[in-house]
Amino acid sequence: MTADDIKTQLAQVKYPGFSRDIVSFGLVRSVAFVEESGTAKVSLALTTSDPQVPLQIKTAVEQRLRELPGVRETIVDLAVTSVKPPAQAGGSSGAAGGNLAGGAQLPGGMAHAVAIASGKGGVGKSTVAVNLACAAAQVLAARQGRAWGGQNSPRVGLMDCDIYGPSIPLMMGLSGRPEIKGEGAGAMIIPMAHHGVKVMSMGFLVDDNTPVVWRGPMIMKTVQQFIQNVDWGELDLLLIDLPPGTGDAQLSLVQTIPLDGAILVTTPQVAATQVARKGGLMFQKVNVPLLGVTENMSDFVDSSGQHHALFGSGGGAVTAEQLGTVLLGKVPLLSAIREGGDIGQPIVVREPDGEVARLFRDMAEGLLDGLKKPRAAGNPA
Ligand SMILES: Nc1ncnc2c1ncn2[C@@H]1O[C@H](COP(=O)(O)OP(=O)(O)OP(=O)(O)O)[C@@H](O)[C@H]1O
Repeated sequence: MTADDIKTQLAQVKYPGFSRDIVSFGLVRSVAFVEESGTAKVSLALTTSDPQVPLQIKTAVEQRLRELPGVRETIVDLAVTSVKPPAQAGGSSGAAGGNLAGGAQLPGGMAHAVAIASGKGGVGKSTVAVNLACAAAQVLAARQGRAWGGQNSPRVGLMDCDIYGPSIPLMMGLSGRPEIKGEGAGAMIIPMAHHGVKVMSMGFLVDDNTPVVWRGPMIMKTVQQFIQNVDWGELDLLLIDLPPGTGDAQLSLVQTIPLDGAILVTTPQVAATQVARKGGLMFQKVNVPLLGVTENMSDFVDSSGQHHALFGSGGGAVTAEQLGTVLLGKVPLLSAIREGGDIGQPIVVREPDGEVARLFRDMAEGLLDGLKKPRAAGNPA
């Protein structure tokens, strides 16, 4: 019996309500086997708002360990950080550094953290994230009487957690590797900055040849490190671009950072809205409020001014209604939006006086104003 045998057995234990196991979620801190006494020792750490979850995990772990030949005794040490559900915590985190979640903390100086998610891949989540980040930077600069962009220290951050296909660096016109400050355990990564936004992405750290299988189990650690080991400085807002999907990454994130909420991106067609709803329900399950839905690729306007609903219509509004949240905005399908992403000049930056830039600034204003208000009673989350 080796520690690896025990780990393999622990990989059979699923996190309650998820298809992912506790090992790949990064909950296992240490394992050991004492041969003389047949004792399997396991130490786990997790953050949750649900008191049932640690009990369920402990019972499942003990059961699995007892199945191993040679195990006569089990010692399961569980370190639990208890997080209050946001609805009970009352209100937004506020710029003073207070937090929604009692256990997990935003780094000092970071006021709000909001995830951008989608159920389905390719719906334009990253495109919405970069444009919303740039728009929020413009709005905040105007409100605070600062010049936008340039070398002013940005007050908006964008964290790319799409470890499978990080596209944010390209879309933000950034390349190369970020600088590291300090040494050893205290070393901090300095986020790169462009268009008035600080950016951190797995794309800065791995190259295209890094196998995806290696990246999978990294999500939890990546998210933790992107929060703890990146020198974000003073931020009014951190936007977090999640990988597409409806479960594991979101849970990892919630384990690590007290989100103020999540924005769901969907296209108008039924296939995308169904999956977006699943994503929405996922956040509700882990007590992360849904701040709204953004419908992307809503309408294609041709050169004669005619509107074409290429991907159907109304899906964003339906998704928002079914999840008890609001439709934040509808972004048209425009080649200028794709081009802006491809050349690292988001349309909000490239055409700041255009209609799309105004739309994103409206969304950013709504988001920033919403984050100031105490959370509404009866929020579905
Ligand atoms: N409104 C739009 N108009 C035109 N092109 C768009 C629009 N939104 C996104 N795109 C293009 O669609 C493609 C996919 O967009 P994006 O990478 O943002 O999607 P995603 O949901 O983040 O994808 P993934 O799930 O792979 O992370 C990109 O080429 C992007 O430029």
